[in-house]
Amino acid sequence: MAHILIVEARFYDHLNDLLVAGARAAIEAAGHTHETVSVPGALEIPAAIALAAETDRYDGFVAIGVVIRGETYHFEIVAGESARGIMALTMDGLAIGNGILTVENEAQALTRARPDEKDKGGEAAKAALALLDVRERFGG
Ligand SMILES: Nc1c(NC[C@H](O)[C@H](O)[C@H](O)CO)[nH]c(=O)[nH]c1=O
Ligand SMILES: CC(=O)[C@@H](O)COP(=O)(O)O
Repeated sequence: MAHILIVEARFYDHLNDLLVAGARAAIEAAGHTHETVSVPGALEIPAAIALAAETDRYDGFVAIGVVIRGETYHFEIVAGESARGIMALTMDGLAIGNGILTVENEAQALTRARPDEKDKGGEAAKAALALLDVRERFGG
């Protein structure tokens, strides 16, 4: 049984509630356990995962967040750098599913956050579990 840490950037509470529910449901459906930690925004997710990984308490990680474009270039920074940080950790061997939505508006976020629609939270959890299977197969 795997133990998964969900690292959520609680920037939009109502959207995160949906994404985290989907991730938890996917982890539990696969027979694994989870716990959750919150950070202020998506830019803090990679650091939180790196810090948690040092404890060796977690087999995998799910990054959850919502980045909605505003008026400035900050969207590109938050969306791009959170993804880059997560990818760098994944390439270091961590099993991470990226469930950070990067969208133009709340409507796009809602349909992707809802577990009964696109369920991107559940999708990210399944991706992390899939990487655990890959690690087990190749002995990582
Ligand atoms: N605008 C959004 C942010 N911005 C905050 C950053 O992620 C970060 O917390 C801040 O720059 C301090 O380091 N974060 C989101 O998750 N979503 C957004 O839409
Ligand atoms: C993704 C963001 O950082 C964004 O929400 C910030 O909005 P703005 O670019 O209008 O400051």
